[in-house]
Amino acid sequence: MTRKIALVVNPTSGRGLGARVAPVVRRRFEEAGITADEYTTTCAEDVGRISAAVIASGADAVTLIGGDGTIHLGAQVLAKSGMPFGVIPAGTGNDFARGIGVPLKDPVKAADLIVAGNTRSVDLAVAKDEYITTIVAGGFDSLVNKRANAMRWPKGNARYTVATLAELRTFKPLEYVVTVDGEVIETKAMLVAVGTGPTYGGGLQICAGAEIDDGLLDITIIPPISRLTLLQMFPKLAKGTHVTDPRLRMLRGKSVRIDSPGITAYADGEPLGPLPVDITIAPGALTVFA
Ligand SMILES: Nc1ncnc2c1ncn2[C@@H]1O[C@H](COP(=O)(O)OP(=O)(O)OP(=O)(O)O)[C@@H](O)[C@H]1O
Repeated sequence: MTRKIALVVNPTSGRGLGARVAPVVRRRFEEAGITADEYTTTCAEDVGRISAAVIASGADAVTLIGGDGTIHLGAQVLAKSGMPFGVIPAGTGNDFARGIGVPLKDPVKAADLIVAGNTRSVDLAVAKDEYITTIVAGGFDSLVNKRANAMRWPKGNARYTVATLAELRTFKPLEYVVTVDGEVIETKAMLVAVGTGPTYGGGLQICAGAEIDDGLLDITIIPPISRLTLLQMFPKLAKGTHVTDPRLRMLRGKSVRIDSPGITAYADGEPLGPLPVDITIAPGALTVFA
């Protein structure tokens, strides 16, 4: 029987990459004998609305073309639906796609994973009644995220570098209360990040070693360090070599509360809300082609 896969395209992802990639993916599906119904979103709300309609339509699977923001919106509806879900990376960060091993720069290879049809279940974090597909940031990193989101220039990941340098000028370590499975940690820190996968910000391995299907949240606490040391840590984050720094605290657990006065948490690159935030895990909540 012919497979039917709905293609949900955010044409604005990656400054128009979503729109450019869609015909390539559609062609690849059609070559493989798959019926591909294409839906182009016109606003953020469309992603969930169309995904819900696809589930109700009896399609075999859905494929989202977009970045982490698009995946976040789709996951709210697709989680626990059992509908297999393919990702074609078209954003600037693409950390969810990176975490499940989807090729980031080759949409045909990414489509081939969906054509091959092998699926796996991956965990999602849950916070403030939302599913989170990558990482909750609460601290220096959320301030950088806020600043970067407000900037129009430069493009791509360079925005995060500029925002990091700007934020570093005035940043001071924050007072935290972090609770992991009931154990209370009171500490000063630069940031506390919690997630299911290893990366955010386009490949920064803040939770290096996190496994997306182990049923656990990974927690990283970066203690007070000098501005220079924090700056020096960034290239190491990209490679994951920062984990050798003994000052870092890396923990695992099933439930986490992060609290620090005056800080807004960011999740999947978008504001989640003010701390405190309680984070739990939904094991195997998403079925993905990978
Ligand atoms: N037509 C649209 N359809 C869907 N979302 C849209 C649309 N226009 C704007 N958006 C907004 O675009 C946001 C960004 O999309 P997305 O995250 O996929 O791309 P990106 O920001 O380029 O990539 P990344 O998050 O990986 O850096 C979404 O969270 C959504 O709020």
